[in-house]
Amino acid sequence: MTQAEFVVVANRLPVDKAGPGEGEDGWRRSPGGLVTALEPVMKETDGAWVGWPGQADLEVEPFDFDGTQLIPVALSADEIEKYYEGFSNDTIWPLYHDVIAAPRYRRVWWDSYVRVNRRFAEAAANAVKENGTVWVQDYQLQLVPKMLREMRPDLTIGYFHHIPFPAYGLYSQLPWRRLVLEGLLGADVIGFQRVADAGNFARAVRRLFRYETRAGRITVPGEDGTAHTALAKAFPISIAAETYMELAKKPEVQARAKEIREGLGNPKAILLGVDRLDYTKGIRHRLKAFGELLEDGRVTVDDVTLVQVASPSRERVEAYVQLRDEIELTVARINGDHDTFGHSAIRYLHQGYPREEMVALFLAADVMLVTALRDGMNLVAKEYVATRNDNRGVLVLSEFAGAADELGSALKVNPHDIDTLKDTIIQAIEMPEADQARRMRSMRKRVLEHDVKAWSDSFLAALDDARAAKERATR
Ligand SMILES: O=P(O)(O)OC[C@H]1O[C@H](O[C@H]2O[C@H](CO)[C@@H](O)[C@H](O)[C@H]2O)[C@H](O)[C@@H](O)[C@@H]1O
Ligand SMILES: O=c1ccn([C@@H]2O[C@H](COP(=O)(O)OP(=O)(O)O)[C@@H](O)[C@H]2O)c(=O)[nH]1
Repeated sequence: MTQAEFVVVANRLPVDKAGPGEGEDGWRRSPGGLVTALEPVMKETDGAWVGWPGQADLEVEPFDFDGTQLIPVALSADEIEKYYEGFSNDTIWPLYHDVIAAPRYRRVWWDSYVRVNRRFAEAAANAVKENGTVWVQDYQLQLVPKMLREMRPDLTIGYFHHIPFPAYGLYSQLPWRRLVLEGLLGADVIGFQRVADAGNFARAVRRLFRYETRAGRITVPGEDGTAHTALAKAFPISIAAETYMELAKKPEVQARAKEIREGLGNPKAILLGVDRLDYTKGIRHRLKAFGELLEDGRVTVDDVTLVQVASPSRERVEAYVQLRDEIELTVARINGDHDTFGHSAIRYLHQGYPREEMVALFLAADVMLVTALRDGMNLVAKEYVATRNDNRGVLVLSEFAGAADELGSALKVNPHDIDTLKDTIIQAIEMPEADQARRMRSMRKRVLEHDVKAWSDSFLAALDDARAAKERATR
């Protein structure tokens, strides 16, 4: 294995095991946002990607995929249960999303998290050249920056946190709160989605360690008497806006959008929700508001249909199993009460779709509903905006999604306030075209100017500055 200049470490590899007869050498590129986000960077650099291949006990040798060296880290069924489903998605995920679901603190999960983080750190340390750069992604790997710094002090280390970082009053519940902060502080640059997340992180560091922090720069003392500076700052992630714009221009995608509308009986307005089936996304609140609008007679199924894509996610974690039951019961009740032979109130799809189909759905929808109770960014909001080349359509956007900081012209909502959410849905359905266009133009400007390339460029520029400062200090 040749060592690379630039290494990404993420929980998942950017590929999935392909079904029979599919994909290049049995693998196909995963559809996720991070993969698209980093694709241009990986192509430009001599890069490697360390990650889990997505199935239990899959031992695979490093291989080349589309010019990037992929370095698989195997996880056993026991590690998937304790590190991934347990500590990552039943402790950190609910705690960092403001305890919407109750986090569970289990010492055996933590032990597994430490062991697996070490395995990822070792794989990265072996993969990267002297004085190279490692960019660690997300909450599953918060201990990796410090582990890497201890193994390889020559490296420049970045970490990007894709989910919220909670206020200290919540963060302080974590029994391993000092160890997790120490893990993150091993990085030279710690990126967050929102200014508020970076602020919460800096406050937690001050409360627990009393380190000096100034304008996001934190002086972190090392065990040998030296110190390094860690920069904690917001770098809001984005999408490949141009790609979405172009896909939306394709005649076959537009024809598909028309077909979707026809399939729904050509209602006057289509409302759309697209989420992983996750309790953070506020799907229940959205269904409640829509159900009440039907109950109140403010909308009818002849005129308005809600399409809800709820793609399967973390299906063995209890909170997700319960959520699915609740949502499916609610959908069935609303449809049972309001459907006619010709029209359905809610078209519910517990499925995942490829990108082109997503774009066709975005084009078919008059109103996009993003009602997350807490969300790091929410790329779907940005994707909807990018596809609306005709400046039509309305985005209803929760103030608790990171995207709300940038998309100021969306109709902002507090999804807990059901009455206002109902009024906002009506306002969206009835919005005059000129108002739609004014809002959409301003949101499109932001998304097109601040695309995913701008995101990775700004993060990597901060890492270059950190490297230059280190070189100056050691001269
Ligand atoms: O890998 P999974 O457990 O199947 O989960 C999928 C990903 O979900 C999370 O996405 C977050 O990142 C997005 C891009 O920055 C952001 O828009 C969104 O708000 C976040 O929730 C998670 O952070 C990823 O690590 C998962 O791979
Ligand atoms: O059936 C689906 C549902 C979602 N997505 C994509 O998955 C990503 C979801 O990212 P987001 O930031 O909205 O939420 P996350 O799931 O990462 O929390 C977006 O790029 C969606 O277009 C998809 O490709 N197919």
